[in-house]
Amino acid sequence: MAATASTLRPDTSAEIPAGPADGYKMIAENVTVHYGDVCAVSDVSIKFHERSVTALIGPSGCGKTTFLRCLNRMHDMTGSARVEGRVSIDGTDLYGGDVDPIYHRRKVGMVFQKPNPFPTMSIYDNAVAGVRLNGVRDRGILDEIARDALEMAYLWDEVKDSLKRPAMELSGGQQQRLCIARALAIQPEVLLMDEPASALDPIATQKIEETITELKREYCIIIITHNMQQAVRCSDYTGFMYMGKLIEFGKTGRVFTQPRSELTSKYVKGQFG
Ligand SMILES: Nc1ncnc2c1ncn2[C@@H]1O[C@H](COP(=O)(O)OP(=O)(O)OP(=O)(O)O)[C@@H](O)[C@H]1O
Repeated sequence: MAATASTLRPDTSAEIPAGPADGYKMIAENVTVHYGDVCAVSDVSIKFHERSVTALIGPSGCGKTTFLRCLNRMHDMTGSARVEGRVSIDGTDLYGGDVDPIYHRRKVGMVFQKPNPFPTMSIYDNAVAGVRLNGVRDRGILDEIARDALEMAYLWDEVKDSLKRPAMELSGGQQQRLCIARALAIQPEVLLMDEPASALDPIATQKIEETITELKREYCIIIITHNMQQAVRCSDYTGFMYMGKLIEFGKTGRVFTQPRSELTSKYVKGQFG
C-alpha cells in the first residue's frame, strides 16, 4: 500500500490511551533459531501488546537481536539462520506460505544500534527514501510525509530550515532520530529498535526515550536495551532472555521489583551480564 500523508500523524484529538492497550499486535510462538548447529533462540513465545513498549533485556549473546530479526523476517535476507515457530501480526502468520514478506516487512519498521542514514542523501531524501521506493512521486505528498515523519521523530524543529543538508552533517542523535523518521514514514505498525540509543550521549538518549514514549501512543514498539534504567523508564513490559531462552516476561515494574526467577533478579541488580 502506498503511503499517504493524511494518515501518518497520530490523531491526538482521539481518545488514544497512553500505555498498555487493548490487545496483542504481534505474537511470537515457540520461536527457535539456529545458526548451523548452534541454537541461538530456543522456544521463545511472547505476546506484544498494541500501543505499548516491550523491552528485551539480557546479557550479551543471549539471542535478543536474533529473536528481534525474526519479527520482520530479516533473517530471510542473510540466509544464515534457520527460523522455526510462528510469528503473527494482527493474526496473520508472517511466515505463512501465502504471505508477501516485503509487504509484511513494511508493517514492521526497524531502527538499528548505529544510526545508518543513507550517506549520500539529504535529510529530506532520507526521510522519504522508503516512501519513494514504494512508488510515491508526488512532491506535495512527499513534503507532507517528510514533515509528519520528522515531527513524529521530534526532529522537525531542528532541521526544518535545512532539509537539503546532507544527513551525515547531523549529530549522531539527530541521525538516529532521522532513521526513526525514515522508518515511520512508511507507516509501520510495529517498530523494532535494537539498542537505538547505545551510540548516543545522555542528552540525545533522553530525546530518543522521549520519542519512544510519545510513539507508543500509536505503535507497538519492541526495544532491545542493555540499559536497565532505560528499560524501566521507557517500557511497559519486559522480557529477560538468557542463553537463548525467555526466562521471564511481564509488566516492567513487576519484573524489576519482584522478579520470579533468581536469574532475572541477579541480572536486573547488575550482578552479572
Ligand atoms: N550471523 C550469525 N552467524 C552465526 N552465529 C551468530 C550470528 N549472529 C549471532 N550469532 C550467535 O547467536 C548468539 C546470539 O547472538 P545475538 O546477537 O542474537 O545476541 P544478543 O543478545 O543480541 O547480543 P548483544 O547484546 O551482544 O547484541 C550468539 O552466540 C552469537 O554469536
